[in-house]
Amino acid sequence: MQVRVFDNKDEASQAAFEIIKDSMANGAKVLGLATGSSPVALYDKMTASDLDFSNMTSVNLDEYVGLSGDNDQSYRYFMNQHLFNKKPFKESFVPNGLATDADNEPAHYDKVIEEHPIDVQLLGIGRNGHIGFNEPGSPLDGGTHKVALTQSTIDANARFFANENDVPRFAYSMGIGSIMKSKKIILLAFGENKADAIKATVEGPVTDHVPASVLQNHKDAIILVDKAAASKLSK
Ligand SMILES: N[C@@H]1[C@@H](O)[C@H](O)[C@@H](COP(=O)(O)O)O[C@@H]1O
Repeated sequence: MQVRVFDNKDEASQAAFEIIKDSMANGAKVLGLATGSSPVALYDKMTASDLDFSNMTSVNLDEYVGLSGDNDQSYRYFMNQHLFNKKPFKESFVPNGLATDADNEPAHYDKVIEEHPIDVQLLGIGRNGHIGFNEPGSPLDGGTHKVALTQSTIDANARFFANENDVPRFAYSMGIGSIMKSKKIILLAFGENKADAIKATVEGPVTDHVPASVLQNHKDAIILVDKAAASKLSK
């Protein structure tokens, strides 16, 4: 696991952009994408660039159960707004929050991932160390699953909804096992409220209590953080 500390979010996002650009120049065809505020500056750089994504496939990490892609709080809507409407990909997969056969959606999404092996997976991190929606206690080798969100995650995401009761209680998430199969992983974290999660991820034991700590076992995981998120690291 490589950790790089930057003065600010913009510089870290630029570094992430360069890694994606180089990977594409070296043949990467599938990007694993994330939602949340952390990747937004990177998506702005991607849309402002002259990079062509029309031969690229994207596979997103997660989606709220019960929200349609038209709902402005769904992750499909987020991705359309921040990236796909401006830079269309050849194909873009996001779990289907309205899957009619809800029991089958995880298996269906695992097939999508299997058929489109991820070259570069982008991650944010929750304050409790979750990646995608793999909350603490998720199996470190699992596939796509339906997740009951923790109160900490519901609270953190409530700011995006009119009131807390509107925050979905369940999500579909790519599993940690699938994330770990990506050739390269970039995790972005900014701000002091991520400092504890980053310390546990980088310096703590590999444990399902801190899902992101499993990245210590990945051959090519790069953690890009600003000074605030790095502030609790011992060196
Ligand atoms: N499912 C998403 C995660 O993929 C994301 O990493 C996390 C942090 O979001 P932010 O980047 O806004 O801090 O939020 C949500 O829980």
